[in-house]
Formats: sequence, structure tokens, C-alpha cells
Amino acid sequence: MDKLDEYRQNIDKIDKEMVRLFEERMKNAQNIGKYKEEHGLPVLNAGREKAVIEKAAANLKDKNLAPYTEDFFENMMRISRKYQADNAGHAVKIAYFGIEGSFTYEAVLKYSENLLSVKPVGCATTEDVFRLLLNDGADLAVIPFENSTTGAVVDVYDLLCKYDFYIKDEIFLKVSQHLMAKKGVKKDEIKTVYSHPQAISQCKKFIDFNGYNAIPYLNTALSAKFVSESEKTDIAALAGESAAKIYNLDILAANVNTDLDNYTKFIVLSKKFDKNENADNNSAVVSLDDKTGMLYKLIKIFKDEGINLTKIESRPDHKNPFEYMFFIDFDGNIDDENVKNAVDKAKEFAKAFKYLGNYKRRSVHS
Ligand SMILES: O=C(O)C(=O)C[C@]1(C(=O)O)C=C[C@@H](O)C=C1
Repeated sequence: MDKLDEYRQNIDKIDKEMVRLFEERMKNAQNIGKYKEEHGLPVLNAGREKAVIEKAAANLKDKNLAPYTEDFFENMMRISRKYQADNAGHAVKIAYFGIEGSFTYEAVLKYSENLLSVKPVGCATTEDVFRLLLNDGADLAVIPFENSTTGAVVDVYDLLCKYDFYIKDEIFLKVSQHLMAKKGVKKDEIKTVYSHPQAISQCKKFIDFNGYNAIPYLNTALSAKFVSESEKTDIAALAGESAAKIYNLDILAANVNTDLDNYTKFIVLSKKFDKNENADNNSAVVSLDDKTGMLYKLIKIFKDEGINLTKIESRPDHKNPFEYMFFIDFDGNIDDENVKNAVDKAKEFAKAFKYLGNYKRRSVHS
């Protein structure tokens, strides 16, 4: 028996023992999952995960293995969470854009800190997310809406007009893009980078400086997966840190987005309108007749009710070329008398007025 066979035999024995321990661990995770469901506790416990990872690293004899151990435990607890959610009786199904490791997936995790069991369901395109919610394949949907560097995620604005869903909440996430490639690939070998068009725009300076050929891809995490599965060694992806971990890629350059304070706002969509007494922000989309002073008159409705209009974003009206729809946000709860009045008056005044929801305003620090 040569040395290779001997090492492999050792590994086989270790794996057998690991499978036994894995099964035992998963059994306990399942019990914890049941307990949490019965006691109304969320599956994700970020504090506990941090403590588990720190304890595992502290137990190492060879400290060089610390980053690998952290990776190993992070992944194991991700699997454990998924198992808990898969076994839960009442998990909230959340449709989201992308696959595990996408920024939207991170947003779902952040949102699920406040929920009991959550089953994230990944979708390849933003419209697939809307379709899944429409066809009862999900209870809620999470979708990117606006980025602090590149602005509106325009197709989502258009989909909000096409489908009749309500915005139920918003989630802010700091977005850091990293250049990542297969293990062993050097940065100077890279010629082509793949990513979502928004990520490509966010990293434009870095791409231009390095002379990369940038190819748009469906999603940041999908581009990372594509790179990990490709035979090519001159390609890289632009994606987040968790995508690098999940798809086993090396980060060759970190934080390559032009604007380092780069945030994305995600919205949570629901089919039904739920009243929320803490809600203090309204969204609507309005179209107006193409006549002098119409926008002024719309704004005046809110001013006269003493309501702060916090956003106006115009988007082309696809049914009427070179006419525009106005996406507006305004303060207040829909049960406030002045908000009700303003909405009623705006509905009467506008050519079309679609109320998009009443939810709690969050900030990049929340
Ligand atoms: O300890 C818990 O609360 C668990 O649910 C178990 C576990 C784990 O696998 O260790 C899984 C998910 C939590 O986010 C934290 C830890």
C-alpha cells in the first residue's frame, strides 16, 4: 500500500466517525428546532453561532487551521438552520432573488432574525420572485430596490406596477463587492469578470483600472457559482464574502466597489395589506395628466395636509411612451386622518394612483 492509499484509508475512518457525529448533531439541531417552534423563538441565533465558532477555534491545537475551522462551522450551522426550517411545521416561505450567498439572501437572513422559522426560496430572476409570490409558492418576497451608489433597481419598480403586492418592510444592507476566483488563481491572470449589472456598475472604476472585460450575469452569487464550476482560470466574479465561502473561491481583491459606503435597500413584499401601528412610511405610484402644474398640484395635496413627501422618483410609463409614473414616499400611518385625506385626494386627482404600502422606515444603521 503506498502512502496515498494509507492517507485515504485514514480519511475514510475519520469520515465514518464524522458522519456518526454529524447525524447526532443534526438530531440535536432538529430537537432545538422543535423547541424553538414551540416557544416562538427564531431559528437563527447569530450570538450562539458566533460563540460556537469561537469555541471551535479555541479548541484547535494547530492555530493555522482557525480560518478553515471557522468556515467549516459556519457552513455546518447554515446546513443545521436549513434542516430546522425544512422540518418546521409553520415556516414562512420567502421568495428571494438569487441563490444562497447572494446579497438578497443575506437580507432574508437579516429579516428572519425577527421571525420564527423561515424557508428561503431562491429565484433566478426578479420577475420569478413576483411570479412565485403570485402563485402562492411563497408567503413573502424579498427583492433589492435601491442602491446608494447606482440608484433604483429599475426592473423592480416596473414589476411593482405590473403586480399588485404591498411593501411590508424594508431592509438595509452594507454591500461590499470582492473579486473572487478559483483557489490558486492569481489576480494578474484575470481577464474577464462576471457579475450582476448593478455590481458591475458599483465596481466600474476597479474594472476600468484593471482593463477587465465585464460580463453581466443574473446574480452576484450565481456568477460566483459559475466561476467555481468553470474550467477557465482567467475569470473571476464580483460578489459578497458569503458567496466566496459557499462556492469555495479565493478573494483576490476585497472591497472593490467605488463607493465604500455602499448600501442596498431591499423591500419585503406581501400579497395582502397588513395594518402596522408602527408604520410611519407610505409608498405609492402615481401617474398624472400631461398638463401644466400637475406635479405641483400633487405635491400641494401632501403639503396642505402637513405631510412630508420624502421621495419622488420618475420612471417611464411603458403604456404611454415619453410619459412618466412617479414613485412617491410620504410620512405617516395610514390610520392618521391627514394621511387618509391626502391619499383620498391624490386618488381623485391623479390619472392613476396605486397605494404600495405602509411600513416602518428603517435606516442604514438599523
Ligand atoms: O443553538 C441553537 O439555537 C441552534 O439552533 C443550533 C445552531 C447550531 O447548529 O449550532 C443552529 C442555528 C442557530 O443559528 C445557532 C446554532
